Amino acid sequence: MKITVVGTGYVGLVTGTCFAETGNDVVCVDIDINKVNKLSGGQITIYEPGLEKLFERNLKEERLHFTTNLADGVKHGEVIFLALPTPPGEDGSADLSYILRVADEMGKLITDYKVIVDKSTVPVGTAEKVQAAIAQHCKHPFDVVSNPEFLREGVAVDDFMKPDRVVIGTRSERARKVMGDLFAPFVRQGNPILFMDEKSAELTKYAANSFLATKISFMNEIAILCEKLGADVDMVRRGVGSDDRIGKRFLFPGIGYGGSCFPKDVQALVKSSEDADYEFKILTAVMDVNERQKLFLLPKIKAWFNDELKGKHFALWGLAFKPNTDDIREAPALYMIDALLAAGATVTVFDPEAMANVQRVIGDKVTYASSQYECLANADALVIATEWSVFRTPDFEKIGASLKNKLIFDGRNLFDVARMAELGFHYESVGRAAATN
Ligand SMILES: NC(=O)c1ccc[n+]([C@@H]2O[C@H](COP(=O)([O-])OP(=O)(O)OC[C@H]3O[C@@H](n4cnc5c(N)ncnc54)[C@H](O)[C@@H]3O)[C@@H](O)[C@H]2O)c1
Ligand SMILES: O=c1ccn([C@@H]2O[C@H](COP(=O)(O)OP(=O)(O)O[C@H]3O[C@H](CO)[C@@H](O)[C@H](O)[C@H]3O)[C@@H](O)[C@H]2O)c(=O)[nH]1
Repeated sequence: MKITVVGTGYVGLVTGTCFAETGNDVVCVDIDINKVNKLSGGQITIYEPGLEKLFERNLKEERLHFTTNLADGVKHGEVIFLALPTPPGEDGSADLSYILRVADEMGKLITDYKVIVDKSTVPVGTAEKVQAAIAQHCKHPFDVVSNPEFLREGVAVDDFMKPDRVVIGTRSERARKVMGDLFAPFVRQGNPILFMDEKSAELTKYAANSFLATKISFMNEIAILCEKLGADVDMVRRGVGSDDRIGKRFLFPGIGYGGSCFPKDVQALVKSSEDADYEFKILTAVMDVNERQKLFLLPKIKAWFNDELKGKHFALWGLAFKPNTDDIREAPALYMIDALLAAGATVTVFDPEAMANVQRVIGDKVTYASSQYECLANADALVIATEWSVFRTPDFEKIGASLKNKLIFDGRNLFDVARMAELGFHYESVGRAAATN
């Protein structure tokens, strides 16, 4: 099938590449000429395990093309996916200007039947708005479909190729048939295509992300209670997650959820609720808990140093908002860095993939180490903000020898508390007793 993807960011690039991989002829359109030049020249623009190989193969076999020209994209695609940004506007609602601007332009370019697909995360009612924006200029037949994307960064290829479910919101029989055929190779037995109306599809995406964020904030509050009452959150998590009705996943406490999706999507659903004259109380609490959680380690650090962080130096491992990505959008590590700097401390950081992105944002406010061990030199303590697997089994002797104090504040519960005590570390984590040396 001839596919066009407008927006070649995270979602667009994964979508375009995976559709090419399943034999479709794909054109990706982006407004960013640098990105298009890089991609056309074979240089991938995001770090995503497994994507590069597919990208290179499909580029070489000429099933994947990149352009800045929307007219070419519209002419090419029988199905046109919109994978455009929907950042939070000033009031927290999703900013639809990127999508509506493109819809408006597309209306002038459509000359035969097209299926236009909202892949971006968009509030209920957006499909109608896109329909209206296109129809203003277009007299040809077209359908607007909502097809929210559920991929997770770091495992995006797998999520796209083997989705738990594909949600397709359309009331048009013609569009339903096109979308059903297109997604047939991706759905396995038991992991269905769920057809529904556009509004239900749009709300499904926000409900899914908000529910997952709720699980995390809930466990972060349980972790706080564990510390206050002397329980161990690892045990509680296992005990709770073994109940099939609850499930084991997304129950890991830490220093809060980040990324380009949960923070903005929870906020946008709260705003949509307000606009519908409803106060979504649970989600307001989920956001409050997450804000507090990002700085969960700070009071512990301050207490250790008797409230005096001026002149102290910290090593910080992990900058990406989660492992296996170079994405630093809303990364808890950045909040931690700001707080340490504001308290007068200095910070050296290390991350396997996200250093360049951080350098672009905060420049020389921190020092960048070339390895996780170099990062430790002269530091008063190590702070861990992201659970990269290379941090899980480190050389503790090296850590102990490099740090000024055998002192670790771990925001992702990477190590066993009893083992850390045996190794002679003072070790503080989330929802568990401290190991003392
Ligand atoms: N990142 C994720 O993991 C993820 C997962 C599921 C859904 N989503 C949703 O998908 C949407 C896109 O997210 P993303 O992370 O891929 O965004 P992104 O910011 O990484 O990429 C957006 C791309 O759109 C391009 N763009 C902007 N205006 C354009 C225009 N007028 N014409 C063509 N291209 C234009 C930008 O240059 C950029 O390359 C958002 O709504 C997001 O909430 C994201
Ligand atoms: O038990 C957990 C699980 C996750 N997190 C944090 O939650 C955030 C989000 O993680 P994850 O959901 O794995 O990453 P995303 O790539 O942002 O993916 C989410 O957001 C995407 C964009 O909407 C959706 O497509 C995905 O289904 C949804 O999982 C990260 O900061 C994680 O550290 C926790 O703190 N505890």
